[in-house]
Amino acid sequence: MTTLRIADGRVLHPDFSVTESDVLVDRESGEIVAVGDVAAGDETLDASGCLVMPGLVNAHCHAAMTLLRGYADDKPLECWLREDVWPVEAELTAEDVRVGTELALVELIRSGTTAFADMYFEMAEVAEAVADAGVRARLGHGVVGVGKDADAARADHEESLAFAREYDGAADGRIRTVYAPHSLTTVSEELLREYVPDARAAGVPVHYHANETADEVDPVVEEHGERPLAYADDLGLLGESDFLAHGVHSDASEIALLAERGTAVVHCPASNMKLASGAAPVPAYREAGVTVALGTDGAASNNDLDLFDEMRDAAMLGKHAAADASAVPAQAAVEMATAGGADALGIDAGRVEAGRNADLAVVDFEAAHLTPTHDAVSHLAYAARGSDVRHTVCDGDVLLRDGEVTVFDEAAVRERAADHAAALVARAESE
Ligand SMILES: N[C@@H](CCSC[C@H]1O[C@@H](n2cnc3c(=O)[nH]cnc32)[C@H](O)[C@@H]1O)C(=O)O
Ligand SMILES: [Zn+2]
Repeated sequence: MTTLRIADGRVLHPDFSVTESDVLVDRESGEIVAVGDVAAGDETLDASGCLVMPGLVNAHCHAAMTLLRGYADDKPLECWLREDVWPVEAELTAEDVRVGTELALVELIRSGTTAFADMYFEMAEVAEAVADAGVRARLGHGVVGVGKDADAARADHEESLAFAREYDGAADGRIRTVYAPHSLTTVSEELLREYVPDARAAGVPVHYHANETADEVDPVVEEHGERPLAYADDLGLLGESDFLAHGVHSDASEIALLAERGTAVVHCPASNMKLASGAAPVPAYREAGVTVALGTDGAASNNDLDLFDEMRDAAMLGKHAAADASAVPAQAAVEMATAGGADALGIDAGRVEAGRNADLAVVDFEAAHLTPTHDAVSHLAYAARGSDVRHTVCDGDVLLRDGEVTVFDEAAVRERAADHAAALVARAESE
């Protein structure tokens, strides 16, 4: 066993207590071996003045949308997708997706994120980038039926399933997959009825957008005569390992249904505020026992991939929407970004304890905006930023060391991404 000792820091434990502890990691198995006083390790990562916490989990993302960051803002979802995003995405090449995903990975690693769920195009490229980056991911090829003829729509579903089957377990198991129909309104009932059973047979969960805006609830009710998540249940889309993004406009019956089925919800507060989609009923989900995770959504509706922002936004939006300062407390925000995300994605992490995967973020608390430290959990939710992360460890490997990304040439990634983004937009605008 070759070990890594994360030394002399304070550790955030699964019960949210904080003590001075070392963390010993087995680099071969990628697991945490011990949390406490550890005499020595083969290698040491200095965590003095830092808090060692579970690596953050970004449970809903479109990573390569970093290329569209700041390209089109200040519109509601439907117009934004149809007028701006989809025309540019129609021009995306495999190489664009690779480069945009690498940029996203640099950003994720820099801000302490060790796992993410991605739904996009050209997912083989995303998988290659994830393999290089050393993080974990739940990847799925997003299926959109609108604007496609029957054959093209069918081919999109087939591609989603083919990717899911081929890549599940890739990169030494760091990559897991999903079948990813985009949403209940952008994919036809007929094809969902046909392909959901194939996903079940393949043993992959389903990841989709649901109840994001009020505008997508009414058409489902009109067409199918039931609430969107009752319709999803009829289609077999509320499995125990499935997770849906947003869940903003869910009513009490849908919340109860999710709790009963064990389907997780990924709350994306920044995206929901930016597109003015509404505020998800996070306290009601949590009270009902629904697993709630956090996601940034794509960088074009956020506009960054920093989960520290998401924790703060989740807490702030939750309080504001409920007119109750206790509605989403700091600990709930941190829990959603760590254990909640790991549970939603089916990853054995999200808690710093022996036997779990060694997916960790080491946050430097020696900063003016983190002084004094009355309560470390409060700081994580309200005052810390992704740029306070000093080291990021995933599967026992150090992906960020003393603020330097070890797995990519960051300057080269940024330059390639800027070039590809400019060329992509130029192609789309000359159409
Ligand atoms: N293969 C599909 C691609 C779907 S990927 C997932 C899609 O989700 C879109 N997207 C990004 N953010 C959101 C959101 O907040 N709600 C709904 N869709 C989004 C994104 O632009 C992308 O088109 C196709 O042929 O169109
Ligand atoms: Zn999305």
